[in-house]
Amino acid sequence: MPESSLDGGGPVPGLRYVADWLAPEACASLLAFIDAAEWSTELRRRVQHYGQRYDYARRSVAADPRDALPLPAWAREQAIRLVREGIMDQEPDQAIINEYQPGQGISPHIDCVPCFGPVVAAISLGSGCDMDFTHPEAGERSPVRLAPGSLCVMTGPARYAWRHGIAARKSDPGAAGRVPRGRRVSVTFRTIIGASRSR
Ligand SMILES: O=C(O)CCC(=O)C(=O)O
Ligand SMILES: [Fe+2]
Repeated sequence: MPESSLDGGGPVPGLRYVADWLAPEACASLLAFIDAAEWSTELRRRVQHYGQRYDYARRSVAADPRDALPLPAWAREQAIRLVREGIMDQEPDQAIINEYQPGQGISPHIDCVPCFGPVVAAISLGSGCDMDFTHPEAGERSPVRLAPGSLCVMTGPARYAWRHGIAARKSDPGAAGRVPRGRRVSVTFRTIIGASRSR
């Protein structure tokens, strides 16, 4: 597995970045599977939920298992690989796919603590973007460039103390000027915590 510059001593403890988790051909193939499925337009950005649906209004996992779509085969394959490569201890049983057109983002947040387990892993497809990590108490801010094909893993403080978000803008700062964003699709894997299952 390709190792990352952010392992260990990076600015955000518990954040692990794996460049080239997927080769460009694999990214294209996943995007084709994703686009062949139905998108939900319940939010400003389009989303797909597999495994128990996350209810954004109630900030909880939807209790009715009839709402749950099974993880598609391509996602299960990634879920199994996350365990095989030691990223997650338990096979993730929930995936949320987010689509960001240039100018779209996601507000800074911490993923629901009582709903989801200690590791959240996100694959980036299509365009890259900067994800901003902010520490609510220390006021620190650390932008992390998420390249297409990369895997971003949040554990420990990166999962529970720092917020993560994506600014709603059309370009990100780069070494040689602004880097325009294209359409980005992320696939985030989580495990549902048992207690929230039965609610
Ligand atoms: O788009 C991403 O990489 C992250 C999405 C996210 O933070 C979430 O779905 O909770
Ligand atoms: Fe998140």
